[in-house]
Amino acid sequence: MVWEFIRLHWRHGIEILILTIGIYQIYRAFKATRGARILVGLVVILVVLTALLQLFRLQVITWIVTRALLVLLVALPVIFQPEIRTALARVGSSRWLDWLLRNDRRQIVFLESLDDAVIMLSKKRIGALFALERNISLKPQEDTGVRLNADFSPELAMSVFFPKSPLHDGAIILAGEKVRAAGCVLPVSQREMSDRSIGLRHRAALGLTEETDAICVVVSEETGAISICSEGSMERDLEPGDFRTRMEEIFLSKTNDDEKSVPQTLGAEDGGPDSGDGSLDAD
Ligand SMILES: Nc1ncnc2c1ncn2[C@@H]1O[C@H](COP(=O)(O)OP(=O)(O)OP(=O)(O)O)[C@@H](O)[C@H]1O
Repeated sequence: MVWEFIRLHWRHGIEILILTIGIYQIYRAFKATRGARILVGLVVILVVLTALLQLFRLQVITWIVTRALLVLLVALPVIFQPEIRTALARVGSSRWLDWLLRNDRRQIVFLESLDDAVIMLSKKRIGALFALERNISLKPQEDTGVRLNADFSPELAMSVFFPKSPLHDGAIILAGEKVRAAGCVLPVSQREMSDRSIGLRHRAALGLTEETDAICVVVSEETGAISICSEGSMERDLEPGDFRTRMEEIFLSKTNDDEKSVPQTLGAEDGGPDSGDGSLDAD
């Protein structure tokens, strides 16, 4: 009996629930706005009028009221424009939506900061090495440097890598938006490379990404070139715009691998320096 009732009416139950939540949310959004009283007034008038018209069966007035209601429906968004804007703004800044978007937003802000820092370092030809932790912990590498646990900012990065600063040698390790440590020693790649111009900073970036899933960003002191290392391969000489795009692709998973634009890649499976596709070889 009970099961039969549930089987027949569960959809009605869900509809009632959705409508109740919807009406309550509209009430909450409009509450404390000037339009709320007008809306309540309108609803009361409509309910009383409909009840009276039904009771006395006044056909002509019913016809007029029905037509007037149609006009009112069109006029409502105009009358309540400020309230609708306030309500929509509230929905946009509501806590649950904020929670949903917060992570992405924080990461976007962080990537923008990192982008600013890398471009500034590159313009000033200040050598820099960033290791960005992902799933595999970089605690062993953190322990070789000085723990900072600070919020990342371009100014902090510039101060750390500024030549002759006590922490300028080595890498900054980043986890999320935090600078975990600076002056860290990363494992140097032991691979033989045909390009002898690849020095220790770039080898250290490659080495870490051979052993972990971290992403490393290198700014060359000699040329100001920006490179990204991941999974033991290196994308070299990235233009600032390309650097930003690649970091977004990696961290915000916006595009698939086929669409990657890689100016120059140094990796285990790549062709030699003269392979004609802009790739460099790790022999
Ligand atoms: N194992 C390591 N871990 C972290 N940083 C390292 C490591 N080895 C060297 N470095 C950093 O790299 C610097 C030396 O850079 P080197 O000139 O050899 O590299 P490079 O790849 O040619 O870079 P650049 O183009 O900036 O000269 C050191 O001063 C130090 O800051």
